[in-house]
Amino acid sequence: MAPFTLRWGIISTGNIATTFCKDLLVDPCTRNASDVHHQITAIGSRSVPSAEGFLTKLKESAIDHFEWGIKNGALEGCKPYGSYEEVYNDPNVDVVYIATPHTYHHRNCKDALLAGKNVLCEKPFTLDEEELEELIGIAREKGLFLMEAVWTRFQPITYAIQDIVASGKLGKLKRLTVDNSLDFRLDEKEETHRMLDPALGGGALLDLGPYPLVWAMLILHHHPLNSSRSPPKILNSYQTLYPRTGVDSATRMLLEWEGVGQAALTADLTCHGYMDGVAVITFEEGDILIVAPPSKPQTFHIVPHGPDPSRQGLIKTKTTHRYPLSPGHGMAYEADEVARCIRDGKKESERMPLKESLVVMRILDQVRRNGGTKTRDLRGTAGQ
Ligand SMILES: NC(=O)C1=CN([C@@H]2O[C@H](COP(=O)(O)OP(=O)(O)OC[C@H]3O[C@@H](n4cnc5c(N)ncnc54)[C@H](OP(=O)(O)O)[C@@H]3O)[C@@H](O)[C@H]2O)C=CC1
Ligand SMILES: O=C1OC[C@@H](O)[C@H](O)[C@H]1O
Repeated sequence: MAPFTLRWGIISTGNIATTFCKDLLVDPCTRNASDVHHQITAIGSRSVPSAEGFLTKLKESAIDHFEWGIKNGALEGCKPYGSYEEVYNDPNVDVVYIATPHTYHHRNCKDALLAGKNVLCEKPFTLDEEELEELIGIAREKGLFLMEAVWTRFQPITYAIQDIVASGKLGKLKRLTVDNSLDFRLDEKEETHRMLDPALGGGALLDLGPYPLVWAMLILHHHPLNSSRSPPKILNSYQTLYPRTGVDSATRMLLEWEGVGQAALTADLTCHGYMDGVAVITFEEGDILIVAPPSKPQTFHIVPHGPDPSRQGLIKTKTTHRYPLSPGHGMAYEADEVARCIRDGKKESERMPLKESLVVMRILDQVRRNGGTKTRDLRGTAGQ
């Protein structure tokens, strides 16, 4: 059977939009996805030159693994628009990918849905639960597909680690720690940078925080002992203020899934974390150490408890397990999921269901409101 081709409209011409589009140009067979193809039919920017420049750059990226898409028509007929609305109204667009700063996600998603388009939206989905509920309501009413672009969930390593957790072969799960720390050199950045500007949802929590939460959701929320998928309690949280703009330079949270375990999560823009163990899943018999970065790891280790044999569990020697990503940046797996869902008439993904985006959004809301930063009461476009 011929592969199903999904036609994408891209909203914004920034960093991650570029990376995502390049990944759409990679041959799906390189990741064993011969059933779906991707085509970019429209690019929307706030200015025509930016949209045109973006398209030109994509065409020029026809090297290595990106060449396949260009040779196979992935950019054929692609229209560069100087507004987002033209993308929403283009009949040759099946799904819109939103990659604007956080505070615009709600407005952009809402406009796309109201124009009758399916939507994949970057993290964090919106600025609060109410905004997300509204989008879910519109998508359901209009029978459209809607998903948060949590690309990590679709990478091969996540399934492998979840299988080990579910197998019980490492014994009882004791706790999880995840540290998404990235020295962003805040002092060298302009105050208008999206990571620093409170009006754009700046700060560590909203930008880096979704990744520790991905792992907490996959390991603890999805743990066999949480078969009812009950949300966690926030036991504690603390946000460190970056004085120059008042956003959080770091956020720490302690969450508990009752009867399953606790997760200590960090998002920090001021330093790098320990690369060989950005996430540590502690079990009775040994630990799983996930190697950085937490957004797209490709390796994990299973390690014994310390050198003292009397303290060790069943795991006596360290083993290393690799799950290499296919060529590209690793974002095509989520794009394939969107293509398959839309092809099959699904309105949401079972791997990234809307109810789990809501669980995460409520955590982000509460942590932000418990903290004292300038984004404490910030709303997205719903609040403007
Ligand atoms: N999944 C992932 O790995 C990643 C996800 N992200 C997420 O993607 C989103 C965008 O991040 P990133 O690509 O790094 O951001 P950039 O600043 O690089 O790009 C944002 C784009 O949004 C558009 N835009 C619309 N309004 C504004 C505004 N007021 N100020 C600035 N830009 C505006 C611009 O495009 P134009 O001028 O063409 O309209 C701009 O290029 C964020 O929400 C972030 O969380 C970011 C990085 C990685
Ligand atoms: O989603 C992301 O992942 C990688 C980080 O570098 C980036 O700031 C963030 O938005």
